[in-house]
Amino acid sequence: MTGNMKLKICGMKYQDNITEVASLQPDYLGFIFHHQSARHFEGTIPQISDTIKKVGVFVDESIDFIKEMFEEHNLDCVQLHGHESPEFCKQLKKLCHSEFISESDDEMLKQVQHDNNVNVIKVFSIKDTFDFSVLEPYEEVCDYFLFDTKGKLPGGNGYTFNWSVLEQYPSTKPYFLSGGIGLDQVENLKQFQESNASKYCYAIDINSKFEIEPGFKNIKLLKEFKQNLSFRT
Ligand SMILES: O=C(O)c1ccccc1NCC(=O)[C@H](O)[C@H](O)COP(=O)(O)O
Repeated sequence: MTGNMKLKICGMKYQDNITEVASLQPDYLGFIFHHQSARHFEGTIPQISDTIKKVGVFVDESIDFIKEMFEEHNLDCVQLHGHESPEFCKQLKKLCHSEFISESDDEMLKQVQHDNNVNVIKVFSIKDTFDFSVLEPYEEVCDYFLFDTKGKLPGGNGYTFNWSVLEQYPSTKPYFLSGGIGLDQVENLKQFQESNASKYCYAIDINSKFEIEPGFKNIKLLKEFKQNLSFRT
C-alpha cells in the first residue's frame, strides 16, 4: 500500500538549507549531535513549522548531554544510534520539556509532562541477517525502532540492507526504514510497501543520497522523491 508512510530527512546542518528543506513539509528533520560525523550539527535550528518533529541523533552520549541538546533545541525525538541499553532508553523516556517527571501525585501535572515527553527511536543495524530477539528488551522503553544498514560508520553509510529480512519482524512496534535510500530506490520502495515486511513500517528515513555535500541537501532531488512516493499527511 503506497502513500501510508511518513518521511524523515536526516543530517541537516546549514541554516538556509534547513529552512528550504522544511518548506517541503517532511514529517521529521534529523540533527546529528555526533562530533565525528561530517553532518555534525552546531548552532541554532531556525524556526520551522510545528508540524515537523525535530529529531536529535546521538551515538553513545550521556543522558546529561542528550538532555542539554533536547532542551536547547526544543527536540521532539531522540534517536539512539549507539549501544544504548534498555535501561538507558527507560531513563530517556522520562525526559520532557519541563523537567524529568517527578514522583508527583498531581495528576494534571503528570498529564502535561506526559504530553511533552520525548519519543525515543532506537536504531538497529542490519546487513543480510538480523537476530530479532535483541529487540525484545527495548519493546517497553522506546516508541519506534529504526532499521539502518550496518557499515563502517554508525550512520549515513549510504547503502541499503536486505529489506526482506523484515519479513520476519516479530513486533508490532512502528519502525523507520533507513540506509542508502535514494531516488534509485523508488521502485523497490513501492514493492516493499506492497509486501508484508512493511506492515509496521511507519516512516522512510533519507540522508546521504540527497546531498550535494555532507549535510547540504539537494532540494530538487528531495522534491522528486516526494512526488514519486506519496507520503502520509
Ligand atoms: O549520517 C550520519 O553522518 C550519522 C552519523 C552518526 C550517526 C547517525 C548518522 N545518521 C543517522 C541517520 O538517521 C541516517 O539517516 C541513516 O543512518 C541513513 O543514512 P544513509 O545511509 O546516508 O541514507
